Amino acid sequence: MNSLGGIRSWPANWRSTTALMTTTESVRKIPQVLTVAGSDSGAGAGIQADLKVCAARGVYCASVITAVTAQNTRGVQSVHLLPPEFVSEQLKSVLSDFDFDVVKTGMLPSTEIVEVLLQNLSDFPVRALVVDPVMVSTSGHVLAGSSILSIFRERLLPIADIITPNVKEASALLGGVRIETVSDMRSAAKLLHEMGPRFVLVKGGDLPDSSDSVDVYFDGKEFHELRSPRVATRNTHGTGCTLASCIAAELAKGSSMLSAVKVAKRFVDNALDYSKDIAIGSGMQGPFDHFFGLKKDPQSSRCSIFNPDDLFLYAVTDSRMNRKWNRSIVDAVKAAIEGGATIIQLREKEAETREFLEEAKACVDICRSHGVSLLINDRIDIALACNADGVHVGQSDMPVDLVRSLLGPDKIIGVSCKTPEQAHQAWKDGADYIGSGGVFPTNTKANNRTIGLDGLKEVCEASKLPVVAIGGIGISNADSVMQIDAPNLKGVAVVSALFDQDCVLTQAKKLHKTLKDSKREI
Ligand SMILES: Cc1ncc(COP(=O)(O)OP(=O)(O)O)c(N)n1
Ligand SMILES: Cc1ncsc1CCOP(=O)(O)O
Ligand SMILES: [Mg+2]
Repeated sequence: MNSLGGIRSWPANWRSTTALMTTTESVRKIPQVLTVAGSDSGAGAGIQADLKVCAARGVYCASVITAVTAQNTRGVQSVHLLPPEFVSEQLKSVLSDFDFDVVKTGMLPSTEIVEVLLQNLSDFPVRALVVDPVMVSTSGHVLAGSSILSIFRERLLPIADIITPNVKEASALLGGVRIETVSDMRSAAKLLHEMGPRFVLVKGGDLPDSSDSVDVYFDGKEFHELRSPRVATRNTHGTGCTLASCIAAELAKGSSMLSAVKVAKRFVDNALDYSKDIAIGSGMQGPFDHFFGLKKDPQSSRCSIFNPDDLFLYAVTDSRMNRKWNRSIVDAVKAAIEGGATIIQLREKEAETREFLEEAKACVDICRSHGVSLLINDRIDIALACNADGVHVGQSDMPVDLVRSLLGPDKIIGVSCKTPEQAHQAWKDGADYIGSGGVFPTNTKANNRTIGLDGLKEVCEASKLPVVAIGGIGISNADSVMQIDAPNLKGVAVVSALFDQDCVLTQAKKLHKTLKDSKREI
């Protein structure tokens, strides 16, 4: 297993051969997923959701249908199982023809259907298997009874690369154990891992009493709690299928498992947020729009791609430090991401344009494959040329409203602010977040006034935008920053604490842990 959590026979930087391969006849192949699941006539979940997710993520998806449901936003009216022999016919048909990177399973409603799936997977081995153990619909309809539990436990889970149960499904697979807290989810993930899957993701969306939606990921050694603010919407039908097929799509493109899971969680959060007000159907559980990424928010003409929680551990590179430690920007960025950086900024003050552009392009590729946004400091031209996710500018750089008009509505723009007035202006000009500091004295930026924790708090209180603190922050004082009691302070941005260090990976991991611990205390 590689340090990023690579799967089965995939090396750390495995990329789908089909994604990159060009034959002598210049035939372009694209990553391919096969979904084996049930049809949802309302098209919010099941096969229909899987097809939409893969299309939205740029991956081809074939479909083998196990059951047809009569279903709408009010619930499931009836279910018709396809004969196992016919499920097998479909499986043979596509598995013998296509070169699938990943198979994803959803509704497997009978033992016989699981049997034919297992037989076909043994006849036609695939690179990875994502198992979403669908048992009950969002509306409460049983889609696979308890009779399938033993074949799931004994034969399907052991060959899965990842399983993605919600708390009810995890409980059923574990014989009815109670799962009511995040700590229970961790214990459940561990027990499920003992059944054989390489990775386990227990989804906590149904957990009561939490303003965050928390999923627990376990790789056999380490736990990761993946948190995101709960989106208040009735349009949640199909979130489980969407998450699992997005994981499958990202794996097919060559992501490591943890990155695929993070991208998928963010995809679901963004889709929910974008679709929170749409009205399709008259029932309690509406579908959401998987193609939000192709559209603009009609009100602000902005696309909802920026997640303020990504400011949690903001890694800002520095060419001088990289030179000092004899590492390339690309290696520095990779290590920071592996250590837990949640957003990257390339701040290369002395780089030549041509060289910087090449390095920025390589960093864009790395960041995309890990689902981490990449911003460029000061240089709008470089950001445009490498198609970065956005830019960070200061008070003496290009004005934010002009940056917005050059970059368009979809890019992330951050702006440095030391005062409440600047924070107000940043919001008016269309920035997405504020970088505020220097909080503490620093040698990294010369002639930079220190505003202290009080100055930071003043900016946070005045700001309608999320804020990231910067300046002299490291493992020893990050906690004091996060404790200032400002809900819109989302994280810390650091340069020397990560990059003026012997091992970027170790420092990033330590700082990430410090931030996580301090968040728990708040
Ligand atoms: C996240 C973040 N916050 C603040 C800054 C500082 O930007 P600026 O004031 O433009 O100074 P330079 O970085 O350009 O020297 C930042 N880069 N990132
Ligand atoms: C770019 C910048 N803007 C305000 S302080 C600062 C430097 C932060 O560097 P460090 O994290 O090494 O103190
Ligand atoms: Mg600047």
